[in-house]
Amino acid sequence: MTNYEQARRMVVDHVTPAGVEKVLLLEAAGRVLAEDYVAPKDMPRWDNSAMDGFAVRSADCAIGTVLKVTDYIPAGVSSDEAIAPGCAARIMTGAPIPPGADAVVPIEETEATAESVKLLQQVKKHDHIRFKGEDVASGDTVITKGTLIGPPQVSLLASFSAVLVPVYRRVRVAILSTGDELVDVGTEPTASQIVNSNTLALATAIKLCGAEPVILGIARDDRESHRALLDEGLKADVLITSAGVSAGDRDLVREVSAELGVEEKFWKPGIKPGGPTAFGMKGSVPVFSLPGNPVSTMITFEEFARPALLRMMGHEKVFRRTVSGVLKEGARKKAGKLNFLRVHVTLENGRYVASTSGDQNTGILKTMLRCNALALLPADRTEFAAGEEVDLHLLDPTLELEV
Ligand SMILES: Nc1nc2c(c(=O)[nH]1)N[C@H]1C(S)=C(S)[C@@H](COP(=O)(O)OP(=O)(O)OC[C@H]3O[C@@H](n4cnc5c(N)ncnc54)[C@H](O)[C@@H]3O)O[C@H]1N2
Ligand code: MOO
Repeated sequence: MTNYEQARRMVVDHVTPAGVEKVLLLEAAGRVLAEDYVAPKDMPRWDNSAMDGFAVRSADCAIGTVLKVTDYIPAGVSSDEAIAPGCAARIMTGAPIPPGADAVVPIEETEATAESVKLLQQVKKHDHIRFKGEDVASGDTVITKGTLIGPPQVSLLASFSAVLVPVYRRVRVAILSTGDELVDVGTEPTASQIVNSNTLALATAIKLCGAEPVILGIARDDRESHRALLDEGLKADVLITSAGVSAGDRDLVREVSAELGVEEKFWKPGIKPGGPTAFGMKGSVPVFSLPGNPVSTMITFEEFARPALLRMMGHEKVFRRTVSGVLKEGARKKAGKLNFLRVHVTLENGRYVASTSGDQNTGILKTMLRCNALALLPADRTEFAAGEEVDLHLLDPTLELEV
């Protein structure tokens, strides 16, 4: 049996970014930059005023001096008229500094009329001037490949009029549910049937990663149906299946996948829920064969598939944050497997406190609803006391926010 940490590492080590595309700047939000961005120009492009006030020659400016106002330069206008000795130009924030001026005096530090301005405070050379290239110099690598694109990156790219941005492309993730007992959402199940909720749960998780779900439907418990749909799924960038991976006589996923050329890298990664999870590769296509219990499907997606999808879309940080927290209640488990305890975490006096989110039986879906983190109970341990420190995978990024 592969150990959980090895298995998780193995998954991300087997995948590489799926490709690059150019998208409109607004579409780049939340994507990962695929090439270094080199500034094509200086920013600012010219020396400009950081204040509404007066552009002056600092050598003229003793406290109490009265200067003649000879020009007016609002933002969006530039003036070629040099500031003569004893003169000043009224200037607004962002407007280019006129020739001859070497400082700006904020309006609050003056007494001004339409024609003149009296200086009330000391003025130093370069006061309140934003110099050409002081923010970004032409030729600087300002955003490196691999950066997640958020508002600051968009702001910078927009200020250079970068209309199209090279980003790693979204991956297409095929989802195949398996099982004769399944009916589609919207169909009333008979006594022995269940509704295929896993496909939509997986599609939701895939969308939330920024990837594109491709729904293949339901494979029935026969080889032909499995073969046809698995084969179709292998045309996507990633294939995820649900159910049919444990020891049942109808559990065909691993066998038929192998026949189609999927090379299995691990099965049973030493965890619970998610015991019979399998992972393999066909060429560059990772194949995640997840167990069918909805809780197991979601947790194994979270722990194995999500990091792989993010890596394939160029993300460098692919694992959820692991933090230390304390258990509110004691817990017990069998030795042998790492257990993911579904917990509800709160931040109390700067400490994460993890309380069970309900019945931990794998069949209990409701326990996922309040679950905002997974507590990792190590494989070799059996008893955990209330107050004991454990590792937590925070599933909810807002956990650290104040309310
Ligand atoms: N003899 C053994 N039996 C089982 C083992 C084992 O090691 N030896 N492992 C158990 C564990 S752990 C799990 S988890 C399950 C996983 O089995 P499968 O992945 O093969 O899935 P199924 O048995 O087909 O289904 C399990 C469960 O999930 C429901 N299900 C399946 N598909 C969906 C779907 N698309 N939407 C919603 N719910 C779904 C299904 O009805 C079953 O209740 O095996 C144990 N058995
Ligand atoms: O490991 Mo199974 O996934 O307990 O339910």
